[in-house]
Amino acid sequence: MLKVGIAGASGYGGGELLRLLLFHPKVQVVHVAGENRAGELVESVFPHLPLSSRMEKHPIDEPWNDIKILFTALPAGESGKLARLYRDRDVHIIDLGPDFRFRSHQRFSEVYKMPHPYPEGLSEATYSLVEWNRKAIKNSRILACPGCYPTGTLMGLLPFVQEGLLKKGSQIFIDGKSGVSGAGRGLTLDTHFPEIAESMKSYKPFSHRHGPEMEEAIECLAGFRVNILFVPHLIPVNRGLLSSLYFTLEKDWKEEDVWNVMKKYYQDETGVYLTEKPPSTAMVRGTNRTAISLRMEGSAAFVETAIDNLVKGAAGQAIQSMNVIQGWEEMEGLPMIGAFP
Ligand SMILES: NC(=O)C1=CN([C@@H]2O[C@H](COP(=O)(O)OP(=O)(O)OC[C@H]3O[C@@H](n4cnc5c(N)ncnc54)[C@H](OP(=O)(O)O)[C@@H]3O)[C@@H](O)[C@H]2O)C=CC1
Ligand SMILES: CC(=O)N[C@@H](CCC(=O)OP(=O)(O)O)C(=O)O
Repeated sequence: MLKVGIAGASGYGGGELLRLLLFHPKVQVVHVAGENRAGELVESVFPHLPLSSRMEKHPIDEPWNDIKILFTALPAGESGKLARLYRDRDVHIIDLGPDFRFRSHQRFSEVYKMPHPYPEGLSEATYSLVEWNRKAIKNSRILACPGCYPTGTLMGLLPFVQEGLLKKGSQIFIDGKSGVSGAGRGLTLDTHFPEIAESMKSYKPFSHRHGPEMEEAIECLAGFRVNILFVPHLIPVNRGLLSSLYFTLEKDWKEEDVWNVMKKYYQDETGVYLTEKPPSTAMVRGTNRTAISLRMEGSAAFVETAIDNLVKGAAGQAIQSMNVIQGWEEMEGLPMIGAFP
């Protein structure tokens, strides 16, 4: 069994990772750590996880010696500190947070308004959107799982970028809609039940940190510069993320031909569900799948994707990355069929 540890296991991302890893046939979770909740029983931190062990403290000074993979699900700037601690060890770091998603520490600092915690580590890191970056993932020590909004967007957009179909210089409008668990477990007024139930709203239009992340990822993965205009929304569901992408192609296309482009990239991907029906968060809830649909009108494209922000958008993608590193079946231990209603 492969021994792994989870830092940030008391949060939504880390908690989902723990739940999924408990089902993984080849993995043993030997360390589960929190910050303020260190010392508490796991079953009191998570009512759905009946484990009588206690949350540990994060290994800030002394690395855990018995693991081969450290998963980090921490606020920006914290994972880098742990990655630094493990710099001379034969241990992979799989980060659900943003510390290693940009190629340069300057860009990270501009976007996150803080110094990078471990700039030297960036040269060992790979952006871990698995369907698009398997080869590089296999040879990297640090894996940066994409943000949940970038995952939904990139899965829908990259086939068009890669095929060179986008109208040069055109703008790409991304309308992202996230369930409230995307904001983490910390208490805030904006995510308080009476504030969010039966209501929807946008936030940070054109200024959310995932806009630059999407642009840089497209440049890295497909070699093109694009102009993303991203507007996120909070919607009153616990989990789920719907991304609606609007953009213009270089010429008019028949819808059938564009479907063929999608199939070229995705028909052999077990994690991608190409659907003529509009994707919904219910289609993918609890699974590591990405549902994708499209509509064309002349040169105008409307592409829509749905993911579970905590699975394909976070913990599931981290496990998929681990499976690639280990040379295991890519979806080993990952749920592909969800619960409904
Ligand atoms: N939620 C989501 O859908 C997604 C989240 N992510 C990213 O994953 C990471 C974790 O997010 P999420 O699980 O939602 O967040 P949560 O707020 O739910 O959990 C944060 C975790 O980090 C710990 N923590 C908080 N502050 C510190 C600190 N100063 N030092 C060390 N540990 C700390 C918390 O411990 P304790 O509670 O014990 O204090 C908790 O375990 C973030 O970077 C987030 O952006 C990425 C994709 C999707
Ligand atoms: C609904 C909601 O608040 N979502 C979060 C994004 C979650 C995520 O993926 O953020 P990271 O890039 O930090 O990993 C937000 O908008 O800040």
